[in-house]
Amino acid sequence: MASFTILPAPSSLFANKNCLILTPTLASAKGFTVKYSRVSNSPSISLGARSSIQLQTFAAMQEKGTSALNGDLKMKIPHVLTVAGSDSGAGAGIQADLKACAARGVYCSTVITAVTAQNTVGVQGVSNVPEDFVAEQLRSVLSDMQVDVVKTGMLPSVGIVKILCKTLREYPDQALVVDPVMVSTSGDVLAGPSILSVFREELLPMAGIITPNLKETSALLDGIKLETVDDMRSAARLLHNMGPKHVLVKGGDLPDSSDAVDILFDGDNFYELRSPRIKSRNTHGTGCSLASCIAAELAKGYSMLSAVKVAKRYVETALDYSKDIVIGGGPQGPFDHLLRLKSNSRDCQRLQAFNPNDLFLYAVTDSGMNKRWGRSITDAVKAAIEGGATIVQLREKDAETRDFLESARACLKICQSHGVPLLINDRIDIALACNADGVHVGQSDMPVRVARTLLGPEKIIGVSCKTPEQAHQAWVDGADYIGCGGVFPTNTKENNTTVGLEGLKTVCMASKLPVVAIGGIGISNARDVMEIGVPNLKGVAVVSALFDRQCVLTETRKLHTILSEANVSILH
Ligand SMILES: Cc1ncc(COP(=O)(O)OP(=O)(O)O)c(N)n1
Ligand SMILES: Cc1nc(C(=O)O)sc1CCOP(=O)(O)O
Ligand SMILES: [Mg+2]
Repeated sequence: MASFTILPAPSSLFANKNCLILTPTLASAKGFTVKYSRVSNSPSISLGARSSIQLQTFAAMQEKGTSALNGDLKMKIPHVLTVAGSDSGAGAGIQADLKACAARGVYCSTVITAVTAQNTVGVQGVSNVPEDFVAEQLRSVLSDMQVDVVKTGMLPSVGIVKILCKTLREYPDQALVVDPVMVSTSGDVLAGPSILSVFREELLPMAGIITPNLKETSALLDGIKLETVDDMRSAARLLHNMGPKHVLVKGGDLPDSSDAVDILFDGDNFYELRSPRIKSRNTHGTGCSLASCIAAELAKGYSMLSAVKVAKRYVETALDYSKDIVIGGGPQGPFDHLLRLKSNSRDCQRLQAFNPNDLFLYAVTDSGMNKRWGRSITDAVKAAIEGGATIVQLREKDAETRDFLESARACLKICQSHGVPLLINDRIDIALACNADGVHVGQSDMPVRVARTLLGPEKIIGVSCKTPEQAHQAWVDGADYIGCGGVFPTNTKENNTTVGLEGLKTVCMASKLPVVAIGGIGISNARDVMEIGVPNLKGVAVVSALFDRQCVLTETRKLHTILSEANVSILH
């Protein structure tokens, strides 16, 4: 089976000679196997028995690579079609979908099912679009434009749902995201109970994912009570039995929970996605925006789990950013989708959300040490990766900005070619300039919240924590992991207080985020660190044990072996 890589990730290409259009989503809908390669950061497509025209086109793409962009192969941007109602207040519905897709760098076409007169007080009126005209809009878009994902919102009548399902059967190539909208945030009914049976029988079985909130989940399951996370899991399983490939039950309204808990179920596994509950009046349109963002990420080629994680992070960040805006006088305000995030297409290149297991062997560079041993930073990073480092942080305290940026760019290339994330210590500007995978900040560096707003939802942010309180704040502020130390005394960082193995354990147990231990760790004590036996301690971060040595490769290999053995003994 041949394997081809689409360049440049995550865009897709098409050959206009024979109009074969390929995106990762479309390719998988057409029966190709799309592999998400950590190595190239690009989706690759395995071809089974396919027609020679298609094979030739893929071969042409492969041969021509990026240079083909200026020739007969053109860029196609990912495309979501939203089928939903218009909200005159523009917080939800079609308007939210357009903004969410724009914020995520995805084209969005629209089929309007109803026009609502709506503001921050509530819904004053609804006028359904005639069914025939919904059908006409659907045909116009689907017959001409290359849609990757169809996302549905307000479907106000049984007839409109039937027309949608019939049309989707005629154009079966897109993934389908169903947000089963029934009641607005203000409590107004947007689709009555008569819709339920056609949802269950026709629409849900076609969906790649459905995203009901608790009320919608209960309505779809004949009024079932949902009071706990376990109830949400059972409900997700029941909804999955109706046919959608994935179910995301959103627990934003769950009573007695300080976190917003969503349950994703894929038929085999449950994923509990938790984030701090953001207190804000401006939450109107959250559901529409989340579903649109999932659709947008799927259209770019993300896996379902990554799409859902990034979408949840995007909505959280936008809600947090918009807490203080005032639009309208009613109780439910809209939020700002186009928050000042840098969300151009360069930022959408990572096809995997942060993987905590990447913290396993965390190599932190030090320019002084590399100079002392007469090696360049790129050689140091290459050797560490070859020896088994699973994530790299550039901690170049004395480097000039221009030199740092140049080395960061070179190291990023090396890391990307090995599928290893690259983080920058302290310098958000350098991380932005080279489009690194993320940053690590300390308690007196740029606050995590500000870094998150600057970097966007998909970048990795780590923060140093010595206490349970700092660990809690890191979680509230939207960090991805914490670095806890100094575990042991170190010469690498001056005046660093040590927390010891007990302090590390206390912080790990208090932390909702994964933890990497740091400070004075090397081959003599790494095993002791990992054997504190706390599941969210994912690895060790080391500087001198790798870089203040003659051979970085040998030392990294030795540490990798010790960590792997410790991991095995912990698992048993
Ligand atoms: C993984 C990891 N953990 C902790 C630190 C320390 O960061 P900080 O406290 O900001 O100190 P400096 O490294 O900036 O001196 C880290 N770099 N990495
Ligand atoms: C960069 C850093 N941060 C620490 C913290 O306690 O947060 S300790 C530390 C230095 C780690 O270097 P080595 O592996 O050579 O001891
Ligand atoms: Mg720092």
